[in-house]
Amino acid sequence: MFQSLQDKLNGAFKTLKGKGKITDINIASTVKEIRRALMDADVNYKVAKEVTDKVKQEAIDRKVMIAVEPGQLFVKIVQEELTALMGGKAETVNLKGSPAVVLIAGLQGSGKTTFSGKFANYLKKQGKQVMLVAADVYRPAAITQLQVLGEQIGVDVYAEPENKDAVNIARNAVAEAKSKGKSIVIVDTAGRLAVDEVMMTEVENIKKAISPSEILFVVDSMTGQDAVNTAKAFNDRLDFDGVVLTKLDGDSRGGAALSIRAVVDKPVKFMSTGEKMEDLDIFHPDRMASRILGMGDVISLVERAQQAFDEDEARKLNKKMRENNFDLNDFLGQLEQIKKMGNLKDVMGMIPGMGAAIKDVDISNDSFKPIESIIKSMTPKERSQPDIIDGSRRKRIATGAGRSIQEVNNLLKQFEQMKKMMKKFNAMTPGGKARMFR
Ligand SMILES: Nc1nc2c(ncn2[C@@H]2O[C@H](COP(=O)(O)OP(=O)(O)OP(=O)(O)O)[C@@H](O)[C@H]2O)c(=O)[nH]1
Repeated sequence: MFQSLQDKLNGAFKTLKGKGKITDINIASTVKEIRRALMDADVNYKVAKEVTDKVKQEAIDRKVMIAVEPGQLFVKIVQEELTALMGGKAETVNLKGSPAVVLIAGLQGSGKTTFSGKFANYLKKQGKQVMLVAADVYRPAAITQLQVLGEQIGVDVYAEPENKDAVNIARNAVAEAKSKGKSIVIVDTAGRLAVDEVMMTEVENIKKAISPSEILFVVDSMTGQDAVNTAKAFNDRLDFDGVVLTKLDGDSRGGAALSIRAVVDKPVKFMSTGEKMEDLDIFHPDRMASRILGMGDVISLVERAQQAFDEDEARKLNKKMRENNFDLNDFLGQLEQIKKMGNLKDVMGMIPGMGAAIKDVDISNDSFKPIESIIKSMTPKERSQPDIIDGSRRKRIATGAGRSIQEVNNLLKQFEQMKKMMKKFNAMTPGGKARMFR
């Protein structure tokens, strides 16, 4: 996620890292490089200038120039400012009301229907009685799409395919939900290619008719500044409560995630990183800042693990990662589980340092096959102590797996890099487990 921004920021930090003494010239040139990296990531110029001015001032106030570890302190300041820029903390949705009504709006193709299904699935898993409402009266396929999703996750879908009055459908749906004792109603509305009067008026009228407790605006993060401008236009009319950023698994440059809060002054509440129902996360500004700075996001990784497999397995994973005992046996055992955790590249990107390692690798759930065959071709001892794998063992492993020795070397190198980053991350977080695995 945001690999090019990550690379440019790391490049900017290089001038400070490893230097015993730095000058205000070094700081100024690093801040300039960071501003350029943010603008290349399609961050709004004003926002990029504001955040880098704050970083510069903080660096002076906190005397980075005479710090023992100026590079680390500077990166910490950047992480804090990026976290603040994105809202500081995760924000919940307001689900008051019986039923609570959540209105989903956004442009065509932004991912509204998919998000509506994911959100319903997320709430159902919390034991809530959910109803989905197909209020897109222009695209019959949208009604069918929502019905298919409802079927897939076991959630009722309210639709009136013959009715062309979206406001009337929404009103009837809420009445139906009340009579069925549903606790939450999610209304999926029609999208348009661009902000247009008809769509805005329709969504405004639906809002007036059903008084939603939460209005979420869904925006495709890959559209960068356009996403920000569209969000602003919608917010001026709808005064929505939060933003859902979709398609973060694509090659989004990160501009929308970083700018939208500052420009629209509404929180990003969810982020979507794939097409599958489990590819949905609550948006945590601090974790997103860590991801952007290449530190991974182990907390979300463990939360995904806890969703994908049972508590006991997740506890074992926690312990092994915290005590740096995570070996290739564990890795092989987790590969299947990791696939269940959602979009693979996104999950791997949560592992500290792995983002850089896999940036040019085309990762899909099938990419595990070579890795699995190589690890399966090792002996249990080799998996638990990869250091014993010398040249002849590598040759045997490669032959047994039908892969090249280079692939065996790459896997061992990446696994070592991952363990180093885990160790560094453990050491960096005060209190270790408390910070990493809350
Ligand atoms: N890669 C990826 N694809 C996504 C994500 N969210 C949605 N999609 C895909 O984007 C396309 C559009 O998603 P929809 O949910 O139909 O979008 P919509 O806003 O409801 O579109 P309309 O109903 O036409 O207004 C579909 O192919 C989805 O599978 C995501 O986070 N990542």
